[in-house]
Amino acid sequence: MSETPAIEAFNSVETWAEAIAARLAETLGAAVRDHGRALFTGPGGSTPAPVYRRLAATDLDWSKIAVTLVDERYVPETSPESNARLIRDVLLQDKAATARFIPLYTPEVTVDRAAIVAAKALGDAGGRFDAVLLGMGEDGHICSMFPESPTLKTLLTPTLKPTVLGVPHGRDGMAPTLERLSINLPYLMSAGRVILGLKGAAKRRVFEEQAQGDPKTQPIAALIAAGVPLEVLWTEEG
Ligand SMILES: O=C(O)[C@H](O)[C@@H](O)[C@H](O)[C@H](O)COP(=O)(O)O
Repeated sequence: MSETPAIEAFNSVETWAEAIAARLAETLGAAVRDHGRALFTGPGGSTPAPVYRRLAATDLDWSKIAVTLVDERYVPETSPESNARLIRDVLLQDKAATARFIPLYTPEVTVDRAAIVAAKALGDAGGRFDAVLLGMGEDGHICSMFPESPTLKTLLTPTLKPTVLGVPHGRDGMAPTLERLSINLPYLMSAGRVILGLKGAAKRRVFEEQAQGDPKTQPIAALIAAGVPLEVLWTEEG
C-alpha cells in the first residue's frame, strides 16, 4: 500500500501560491528544455487563481507549452461556470499569453461526444501531462470524480488508458449540478508531477480522512493506491 503523502504547510496564501507556481514552472521548464515542449493541466474552482497569476508572470518559453484543464463544465466559455474562462482570464495572460490552450468543452451534441473530441485533442498533444495542478472539493472530489457519480468507478479504474470522460449531473441535488468532462486516474498516474493545492482547515481534514478511504470510491485514496507522485501543499488561510 502506498504511503499517504506528507502535507506541506504554508503560513499564507502568498507563500503557498509561490511554492506551487515555482514547482510547476520548474517542471514545465525542464520538459521544454528536454523535449522541446510541455503539457500542463489545472483545475477550475476558487482555489487556483493565485497560482495561475504567478505562473502567468513566470519566464518560460510559453510558446512551447500547451495548457488544458483537469475537468470542465459542459458549458461554453461565455458561461460564468466555464473553467476555460478562468484559464483564459488568469493564466493565459502576461508572459503565458503565447501558450496554446486545449479546451475540454466543444459544442458537441452530447457531453460524451465532447469527451471523445477532448480525449483525441489531448492524445494529439502527447497524451501525457508533464505537470498537473489539482484542487479538491470539500466532498473529496478531484477533477470531476464525484462521490455517488455513475462515472466514478470508470474514472478511478487504474488499468484503463488515459482519457477524458463525460460525467452526468447529479440526481436529487447531488453534485455536480452541471454535466462535466473529466480526465481519468490513468492520466494522473502517467503525469510527470502532480501537485494538490489545498486551502483551509476543512479540506486538510477531508484529505487526511479520505487518504485512508476506499480506492474504489474515494479519489484521494485511489491516487495514493495507484502510486500517483502526489505533492500536497496546504495553507490554513481559506
Ligand atoms: O470544475 C471545478 O469545480 C474544479 O475543476 C474542481 O475540480 C475543483 O478543483 C474542486 O471542485 C475544488 O473547487 P474549489 O477550489 O472551488 O474548492
